[in-house]
Amino acid sequence: MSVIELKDISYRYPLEKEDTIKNVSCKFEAGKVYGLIGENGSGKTTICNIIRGFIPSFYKGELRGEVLLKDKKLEEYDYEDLASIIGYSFQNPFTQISGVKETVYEEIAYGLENLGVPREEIIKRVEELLDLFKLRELAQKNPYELSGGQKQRVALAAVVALDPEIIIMDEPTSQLDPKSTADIFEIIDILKKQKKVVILVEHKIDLVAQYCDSIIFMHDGECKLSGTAREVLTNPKVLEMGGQLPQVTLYFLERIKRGEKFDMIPLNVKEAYSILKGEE
Ligand SMILES: Nc1ncnc2c1ncn2[C@@H]1O[C@H](COP(=O)(O)OP(=O)(O)OP(=O)(O)O)[C@@H](O)[C@H]1O
Repeated sequence: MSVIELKDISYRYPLEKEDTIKNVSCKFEAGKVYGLIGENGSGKTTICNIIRGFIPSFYKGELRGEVLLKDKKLEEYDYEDLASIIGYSFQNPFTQISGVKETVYEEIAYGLENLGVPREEIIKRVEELLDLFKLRELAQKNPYELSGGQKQRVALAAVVALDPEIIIMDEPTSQLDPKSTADIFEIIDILKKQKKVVILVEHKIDLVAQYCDSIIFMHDGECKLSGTAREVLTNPKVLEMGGQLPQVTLYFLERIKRGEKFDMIPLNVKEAYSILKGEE
């Protein structure tokens, strides 16, 4: 059963003459990681804002179609309930830091305090998250004195702290080095095992191929392709529409174009290696 479903969604920003989102339908199930991909301006963040209810609460404009959250229309939820069900880590972590807390520890605890969670429970949860997000050494630092990448990890930890069923991450690794990026993807894997719905906007396509179960490929406001990672990320149409495919997949598609045949098109180095080993 889908936790959240978009049914024929179209959206036009205020004062715009054309729809930015055009007839998008898709479903999201628990325990799966969804990669929302597509070139700059294709509508990924706008879709996230619709799922989270920021559109039409903050951004007005014209929204058509239906968003169902657990079979109930999104607009029937009150705003606080929605905030506890859907966590959103923004593209820019600077906008996510509360600005009212003086340490990383307090920042992660902030949302839990607002929800009235008992003190012992808050301490337990924050302690776990400091380890999970490798933030222990920064616990007593001011969030504003952190690097962009450190802020990004704190912002995401604060979202995960609230234990939402759906977690939207808009480019959570944009400011992270390769090691911290790998750490975030490990956390995404843990969230998946906890049966969350993870919706990930990400340009690092090799990692998307490795970690996402399903892909939604956006182009010019439309969902042009959707399906399993293998179905979408081995489809050359993605390239024709300005999208990206994993490096190893491109290499094999090139060989197929030259007339070679393979039982499977690989999505990652491990799969490519096993195919190439068979050729020896
Ligand atoms: N507040 C707004 N008012 C009018 N148009 C907007 C607004 N916000 C975004 N847009 C436009 O909507 C389109 C989709 O933007 P969106 O941010 O959803 O794309 P995206 O796929 O997330 O891009 P990126 O990969 O660069 O983050 C773009 O053409 C953008 O200029």
